[in-house]
Amino acid sequence: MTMHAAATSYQPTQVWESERMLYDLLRAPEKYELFFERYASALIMRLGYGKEIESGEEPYARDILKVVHTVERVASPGAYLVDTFPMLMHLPAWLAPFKQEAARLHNFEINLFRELLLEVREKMRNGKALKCFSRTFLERQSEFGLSDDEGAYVIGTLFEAGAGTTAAAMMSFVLSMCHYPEWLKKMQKEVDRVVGDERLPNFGDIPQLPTVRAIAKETLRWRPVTAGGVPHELIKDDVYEGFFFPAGTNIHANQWAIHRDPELYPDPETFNPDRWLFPGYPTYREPLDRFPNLQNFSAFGFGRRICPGMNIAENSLHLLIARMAWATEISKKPGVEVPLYDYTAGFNVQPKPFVFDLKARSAARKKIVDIAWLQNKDTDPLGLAMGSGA
Ligand code: HEM
Repeated sequence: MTMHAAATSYQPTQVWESERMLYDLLRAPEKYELFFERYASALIMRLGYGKEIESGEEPYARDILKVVHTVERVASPGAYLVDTFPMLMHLPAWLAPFKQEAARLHNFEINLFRELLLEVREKMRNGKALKCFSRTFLERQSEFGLSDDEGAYVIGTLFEAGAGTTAAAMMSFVLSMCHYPEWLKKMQKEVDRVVGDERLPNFGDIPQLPTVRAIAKETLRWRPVTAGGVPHELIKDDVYEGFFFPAGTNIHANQWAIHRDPELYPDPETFNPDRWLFPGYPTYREPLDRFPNLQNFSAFGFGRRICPGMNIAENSLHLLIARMAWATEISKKPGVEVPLYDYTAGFNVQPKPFVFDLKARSAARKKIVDIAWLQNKDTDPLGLAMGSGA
């Protein structure tokens, strides 16, 4: 449901949500966090439940983001003493506040996921359920062999993994444009040459926009969202560079360090999309209409647990970045410093709120953004975009 071919079928929904995002962003740029988070969670709400998030302020949308941010906090390695001293797991719940907290959070989360799944089941009874992951799950539940709660979790987890991450990457993108304005200029030149000034960029343009793709990739290298990596537990003994690791060891693939390996990424602290665009850099690959891309990139983890939302995320980042380059001017506000590195701590990280300028590149482009949204908002592709294979 999240692999390449299926991900392509979600593109109309991404286009639609990106139009809403741009329209609102140009009106209230100071709410950029809300609009990035709304884009990412609304997309998953549509794919997962065939349901809409309109303002991002709806109670269920707030609950979803609450769950997302809770996971980012509690799953952070070392957030609880029990991470360091696993023997604390043997304490009874009344002596272990972390167990009580986990039970409370689990209840909140599973109730939300159950409710969302139940709503789809109800709509199916009335013949009103749109095509979505939940409907597919309920139609084929016996084939999948999963209980209601297991299914609810599989689908609900998409939020936890996909909403905060995509939004965080977009926040780091804006931060990088504030600090490296020459890259915004280069990207705008490329987008203008390929797209012209009379329409917004579309998915069909992406192969001709290597600088857009290089900036998306460099953003995830420079500021990996899952900076400490998701720990994987060894299922058998292993030896690495002479060190013995017994089965059961937790291994953290530290993305922050991997992305700063100077042999692979010369001058690693510098945001330099050229490392993906010019021969001579160890990470350069041809042809440029295919590379750089985000496939199998370390920012999405490793092995069989690699991010299954990678294709959806790749499409989102390419489209949003291309469209922002076409429509907006991003810069530091005169006299206001934008911290180069002031990030939240946790499992997933994002820049803490910062003040910057964002405005339309021209009145004509703003008008095109307005028309795109105002004309399309009533032809919502919800349900139509997902086809029968969702
Ligand atoms: C920029 C955006 C994203 C980034 C940086 C990202 C990164 C990651 C990383 C590092 C992992 C852990 C992989 C490992 O264990 O080695 C992961 C797992 C996961 N991601 Fe993403 N992700 C993004 C977007 C998404 C989206 C949009 C979705 C869903 C539509 C998604 C769904 C998932 C799921 C379900 C897992 C858990 C997979 C498992 O444990 O088997 N992610 N992601």
